[in-house]
Amino acid sequence: MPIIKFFDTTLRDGEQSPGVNLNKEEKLQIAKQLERYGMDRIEAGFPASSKGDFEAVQAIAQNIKKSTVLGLARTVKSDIDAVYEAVKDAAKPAIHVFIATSPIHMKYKLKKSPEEVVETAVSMVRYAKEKFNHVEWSAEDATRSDIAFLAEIIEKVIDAGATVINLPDTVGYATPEDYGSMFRYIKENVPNIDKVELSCHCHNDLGLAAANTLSAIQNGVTQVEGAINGIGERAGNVALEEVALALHVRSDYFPYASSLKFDETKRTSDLVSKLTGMYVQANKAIVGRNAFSHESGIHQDGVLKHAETYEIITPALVGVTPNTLFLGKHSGRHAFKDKVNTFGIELTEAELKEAFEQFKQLTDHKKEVTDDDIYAIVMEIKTDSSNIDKYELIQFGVSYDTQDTPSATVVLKAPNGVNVEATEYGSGSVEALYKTINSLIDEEITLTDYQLNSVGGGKDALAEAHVQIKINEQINNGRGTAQDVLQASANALIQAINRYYVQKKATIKQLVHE
Ligand SMILES: CC(=O)SCCNC(=O)CCNC(=O)[C@H](O)C(C)(C)COP(=O)(O)OP(=O)(O)OC[C@H]1O[C@@H](n2cnc3c(N)ncnc32)[C@H](O)[C@@H]1OP(=O)(O)O
Ligand SMILES: CC(C)C(=O)C(=O)O
Ligand SMILES: [Mg+2]
Repeated sequence: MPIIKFFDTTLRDGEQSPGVNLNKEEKLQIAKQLERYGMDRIEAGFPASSKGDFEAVQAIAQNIKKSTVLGLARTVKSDIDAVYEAVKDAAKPAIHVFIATSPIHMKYKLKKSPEEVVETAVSMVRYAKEKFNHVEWSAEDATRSDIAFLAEIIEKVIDAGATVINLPDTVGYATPEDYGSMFRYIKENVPNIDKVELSCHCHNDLGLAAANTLSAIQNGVTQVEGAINGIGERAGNVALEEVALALHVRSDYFPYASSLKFDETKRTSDLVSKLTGMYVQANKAIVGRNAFSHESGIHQDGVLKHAETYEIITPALVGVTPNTLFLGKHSGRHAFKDKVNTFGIELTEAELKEAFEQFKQLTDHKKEVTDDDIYAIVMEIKTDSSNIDKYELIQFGVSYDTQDTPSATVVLKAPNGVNVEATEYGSGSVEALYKTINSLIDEEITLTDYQLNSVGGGKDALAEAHVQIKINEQINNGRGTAQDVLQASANALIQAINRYYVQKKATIKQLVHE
């Protein structure tokens, strides 16, 4: 069976989702999970965009062994050099170079004539080829480009050394029929097309990303680009898990194989959702909370009699399995470590100790600690970048009375080791708490997003808060998990504040260096 290669851009295009801002450790954890999922290619970031992204791509390149690791570059020498420096230690390093080919992008954005765009693309692919065997070239906004011009530039970049040609539907404008026919035309009209792999990259502005991707596959594409949970710029990229399952479930129609391990689907989706703060809608295909639930009597009756009456995908196929082993108050270190190992997350001894202590504290309040609870604890420890001096929450109290204005008193340990305390009022408990915490730090915080979710089931489920804050125009995310919603909210805000200070410190260091 022909193979379809899966190219994941969660860490690049996915991270371009408004408000998503992953730190190095978070990107690395996602990359490791993508590798476990069987992803052929991982686009780790855009190294020229920032020092932080450069370092994240570099860390991924140094740690990922099975998947190809790529970085994105404009057709600019310094971008290509940055990708090379970031991924050169990878087991399978590669570069992705792009330039727009549509009249509107060439004229208004690039301010280049079509001839100049051809010249730039060819010379920069040639330059990239001096450093990489694997050179992917993308014609940004391919679907609004003149098709004859597209054929001409593709032939030339192939001659210059490109090994993969990607034709993105950058603004999600295509329909399945015209996206498929674009690839058919290119296959029939570019004489050297057989020397390269053809790739598709669909955005979901009209909700057609999955249909367009499948149409591209039927018209000769052998690489699919997309992001987990469909995150990405504007309405997002195609959700790779949807394409993978469509190919698998409808193999009668799409006779293609892939290297993805379907039973890692749910775990990958959960990790991306938690770390990006982009929660998955309940009715989302494949990974939504309701994707395998049956509500109405007739459906439930059918499923009880024969699951296939209403289920075309078994939950187990995508890694949705009931919790079998519950850990609780009487569980020890070994069982805990065993459980953490099943997540595929490596913890240092110190991290394991901290995670175990938090787990034990939780068992005092919660009868059954679920896999989701433990996963939340472990991920919070693993991705807390701040092994720097930081703000620490020592104690807080909130007073809420329907007849009175809510107030909060908070004690924080400041980075200089001194405890500071304040009391403030707000229109609700969370506002009072957040105003008090803000009064204890030097900067003005604007809360731009606040979300609260429950992790795991039951009335004693953990609360998970996700916040996005703005300090001095810099956006930072924070996550907090706790038994209590206010504790989770406070933890999330303090994590975001600490991340701001980590970045501020890094910028100051960089400036001193320069
Ligand atoms: C379709 C996509 O998803 S493309 C990827 C989008 N991702 C990102 O932009 C995230 C990372 N980007 C960044 O951090 C910044 O935009 C940087 C570092 C790349 C560039 O920053 P700046 O130098 O400040 O430029 P700015 O972003 O304002 O403008 C982009 C410039 O790149 C040019 N440009 C855009 N695409 C390309 C390209 N493929 N090749 C060459 N130049 C390009 C634009 O014409 C513009 O040039 P100009 O300054 O001469 O007008
Ligand atoms: C950089 C390119 C491939 C892109 O993301 C797009 O065109 O959507
Ligand atoms: Mg894109």
